[in-house]
Amino acid sequence: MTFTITELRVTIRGTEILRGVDLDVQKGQVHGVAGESGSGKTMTGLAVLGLLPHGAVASGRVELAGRDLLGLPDKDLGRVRGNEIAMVFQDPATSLHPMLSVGRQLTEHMRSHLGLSRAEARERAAELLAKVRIPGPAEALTRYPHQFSGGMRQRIAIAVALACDPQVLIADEPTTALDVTVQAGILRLLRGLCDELGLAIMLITHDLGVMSAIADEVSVMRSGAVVESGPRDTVLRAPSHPYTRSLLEALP
Ligand SMILES: Nc1ncnc2c1ncn2[C@@H]1O[C@H](COP(=O)(O)OP(=O)(O)OP(=O)(O)O)[C@@H](O)[C@H]1O
Repeated sequence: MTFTITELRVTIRGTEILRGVDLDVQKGQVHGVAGESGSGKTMTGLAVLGLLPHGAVASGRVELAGRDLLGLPDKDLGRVRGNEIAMVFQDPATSLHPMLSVGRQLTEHMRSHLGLSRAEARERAAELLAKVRIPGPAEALTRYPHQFSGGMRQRIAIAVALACDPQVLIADEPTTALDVTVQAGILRLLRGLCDELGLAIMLITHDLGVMSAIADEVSVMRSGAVVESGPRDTVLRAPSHPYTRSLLEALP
């Protein structure tokens, strides 16, 4: 399975935000997308999911398992989103509802998408929490997001994203809001899930340190396009584009 973005263009009210993005994410690999603020990393992720801001127009191809997602009717895209492609955001509050128990958030998703009974969904929810290393998973199901630390909340958001067994996970700055001590654990978790489940992970981050820790492939974006792409060590150790070099030189 390959997840391929070809010539993705996005225009918002006459301004071209993405100017032909090309990206290939392989199963079992973490593909890091780097680039300074405003380069279009987040817009690329949102375009894939059909979650662009009002008034945005997208063209190009976003291909998963032989289908072009950009061409799908809203109803079918809704099914792809959550089922085949899931997203994790910088702030877990974006994906978690504050008023619903962790168990409810995990199981509702699964019950509607996978058609499981209440008991089956509950069992799978506890398994998912164990997979993302939440201590005491059965008890954790009865608790609410605010009862967990930021790092644990991000783990729960990852569990929610994985609930329907997606093939592709888009993680947009998943560790940026977390303490440095907690970041490494989340990155290790994502890497482990990628290997264990054969996920294709698109990891959006402005942090080249994060990139070098877990990415297999790296693409560097600038002003709405990918300027350089390749295996991590090649891009980070022997960059061919001057912009990548300047990003690396800017590292403390
Ligand atoms: N709702 C919107 N309407 C118009 N332009 C927008 C809108 N949202 C974002 N943009 C523009 O789209 C461009 C790309 O933004 P995007 O958020 O994808 O960048 P990014 O690389 O993810 O940066 P950051 O790391 O700051 O999130 C920016 O120039 C931004 O100003």
